Amino acid sequence: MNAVINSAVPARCLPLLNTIMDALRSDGYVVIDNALPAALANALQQRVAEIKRIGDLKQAGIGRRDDHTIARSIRQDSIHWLDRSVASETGWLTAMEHLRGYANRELLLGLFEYESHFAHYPPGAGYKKHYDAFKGQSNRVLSTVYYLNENWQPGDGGELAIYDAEDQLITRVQPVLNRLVIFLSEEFPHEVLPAKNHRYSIAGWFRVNNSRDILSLPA
Ligand SMILES: O=C(O)CCC(=O)C(=O)O
Ligand SMILES: [Fe+2]
Repeated sequence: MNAVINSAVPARCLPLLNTIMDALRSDGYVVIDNALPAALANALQQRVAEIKRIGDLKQAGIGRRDDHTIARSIRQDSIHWLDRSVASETGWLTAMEHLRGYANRELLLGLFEYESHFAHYPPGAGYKKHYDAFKGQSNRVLSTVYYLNENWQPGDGGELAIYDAEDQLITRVQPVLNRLVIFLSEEFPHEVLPAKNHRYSIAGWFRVNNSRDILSLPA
């Protein structure tokens, strides 16, 4: 058992977590500004800059049936998966662990694990409209996107456009530093509009455990 993973949610986080739960219950999505302590936001921003500098970002794919050319026509970002090897990434994953525990307690989502990657969209890059999960076909339940761009200007493009199930635009979100977007993965088509500046983020997904292996274990 890992003491960090099982640590209790700090009391100072409860008002924000309750706001998130209320919004997910009523709207299925939420946009939160100043989501993390400024020191952690800055550390994550420096971390992605370092990863970029050392060339540790790789072209992103589009899942299991990955075709390189098709993937590049859909999304043009480069990614780096987070782990607990450095303090900033541990800080992020611990915050998401608190969110997971709280969402399970309050919304009974049965979220089992979380995966996330840094993403870099160079000028001109975007991500065409997609769902993060299709009903019954994926174990991704709740999506998160967290932005790492200081001084992002309205003219810089790169908004996250979120649509409803009838394809009506709900909102356009500027990817500004320390802003967190959370939405139900199966409910909202969304796209990243072409960025005109270098755009950095952390995209992540909470999964349920729908492995059938458990059913075949001997009693
Ligand atoms: O960066 C964003 O705003 C969204 C990214 C996204 O939709 C994804 O990685 O699936
Ligand atoms: Fe997405």
